[in-house]
Amino acid sequence: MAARTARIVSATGVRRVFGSTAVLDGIDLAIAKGEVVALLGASGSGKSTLLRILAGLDEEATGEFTTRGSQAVVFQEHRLLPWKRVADNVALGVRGKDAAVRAATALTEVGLADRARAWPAELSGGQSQRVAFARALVREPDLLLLDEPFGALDALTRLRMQALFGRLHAHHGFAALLVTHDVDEALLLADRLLVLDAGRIAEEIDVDLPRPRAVDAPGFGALRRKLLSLLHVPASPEEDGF
Ligand SMILES: Nc1ncnc2c1ncn2[C@@H]1O[C@H](COP(=O)(O)OP(=O)(O)OP(=O)(O)O)[C@@H](O)[C@H]1O
Repeated sequence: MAARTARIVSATGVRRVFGSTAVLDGIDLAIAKGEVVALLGASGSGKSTLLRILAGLDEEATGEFTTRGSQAVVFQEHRLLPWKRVADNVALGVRGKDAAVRAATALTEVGLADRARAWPAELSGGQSQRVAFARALVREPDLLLLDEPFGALDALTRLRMQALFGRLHAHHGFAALLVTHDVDEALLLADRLLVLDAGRIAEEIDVDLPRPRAVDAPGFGALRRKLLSLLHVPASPEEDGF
């Protein structure tokens, strides 16, 4: 029998209630080692709530969920400490004599070796988010939890960051849960897509497109249309009566 791929995330029957509303109501989820899973759904469908539960940031959730190995979280906002230089932000909380060397390596990987001595306030939004990725990478995570990590960036910077993410994943092989509103981003980066609706995982789609992916590659458009329709979004402005 073939060996089963190791699971980094296992969740069964996860439920989270706010007041009298069950925002998550019976979530079953497994993420394999090295797998990139994108989590989509309408605003308020509970994407961030699920990510926070897996990150161990929500003690009120019920159900069974375990994550294996080390993990790191990247949020939409960089969350760097303004009174620490870039390299010190990356090395923060990293133990051992080689913390500074590891931080320098991570900064090189995200293309910011020359900004190690800068203060966060001196960086652009895209650079700050690169530092946030370096700070995550330096922990050598088995699991990256990403809550709209490119959501606040301009379109061109977002494309560059998506490419960077692809390179980092190819090099490090972490598993990732990527919360995103961007259908193209999900299709470019993920192995599998989950659509949250009414407290449950309503749809699951395997993305069997070869890598490296491109929005104009064969098969991309069909998957894009399918996903937009699952999200109840018109594929073109004409369909919405514009
Ligand atoms: N701490 C909280 N207290 C009360 N309600 C909350 C809390 N956190 C989230 N909620 C509610 O839970 C629902 C899901 O929120 P969540 O942030 O997980 O959605 P989301 O899918 O990530 O949304 P978005 O795409 O807009 O970021 C929302 O209705 C929100 O108002």
